[in-house]
Amino acid sequence: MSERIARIGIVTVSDRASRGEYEDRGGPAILDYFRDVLSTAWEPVSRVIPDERPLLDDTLISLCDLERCCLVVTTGGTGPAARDITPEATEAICQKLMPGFGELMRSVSLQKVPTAILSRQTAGIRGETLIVNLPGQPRAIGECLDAVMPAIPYCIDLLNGPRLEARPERLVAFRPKK
Ligand SMILES: Nc1ncnc2c1ncn2[C@@H]1O[C@H](COP(=O)(O)OP(=O)(O)OP(=O)(O)O)[C@@H](O)[C@H]1O
Ligand SMILES: Nc1nc2c(c(=O)[nH]1)N[C@H]1C(S)=C(S)[C@@H](COP(=O)(O)O)O[C@H]1N2
Repeated sequence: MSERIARIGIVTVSDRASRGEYEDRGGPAILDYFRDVLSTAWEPVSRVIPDERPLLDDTLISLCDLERCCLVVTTGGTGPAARDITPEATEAICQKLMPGFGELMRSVSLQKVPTAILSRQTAGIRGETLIVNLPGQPRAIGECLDAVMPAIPYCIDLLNGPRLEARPERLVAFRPKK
């Protein structure tokens, strides 16, 4: 297990937010989520970019390989529209895909909104970094992260990352007994 402080990449993928046509609420919602849930020290590395490849590929690679984030969370660009390319970029730069994340997030989101099935959100591993896609709608962020967050600290342990602990009154980080 690494002693380094946890760095979490937060990537808003939105043409309009990146152009300043609306204020980005997705990135700040992810920031607030981890501030609320995590009890261990961590620091954010935030980016707001348009739905463009190879810019998204380069941003994800940089957060994994140069910024050494143990976790990168994206928001936006997971739908069916022509410019939605976040899952493709994630799959292209990861060595392993983690399809259970997308399956679970779609399943819980479906309890909230029938259009949850329009998100192709996925997750994957690049080196020692877990990348998780969230939909662009800011209210999706807490709904999706609450579903997958219990498994994320153990996943990061398995990637030799920093030990993440959660505030028990907020969330239980599940680690199987050895
Ligand atoms: N980063 C964001 N900040 C605030 N609201 C957002 C953000 N992303 C999406 N939304 C809201 O969710 C709605 C649905 O998201 P949609 O998929 O249309 O946007 P997007 O693909 O992220 O943005 P764009 O079309 O500009 O790339 C948007 O109309 C907007 O109201
Ligand atoms: N929890 C949750 N999931 C959701 C939504 C939502 O409002 N809440 N919106 C859906 C909609 S309408 C779309 S089009 C897809 C893709 O959104 P994105 O392209 O902004 O990533 O996410 C879906 N998943």
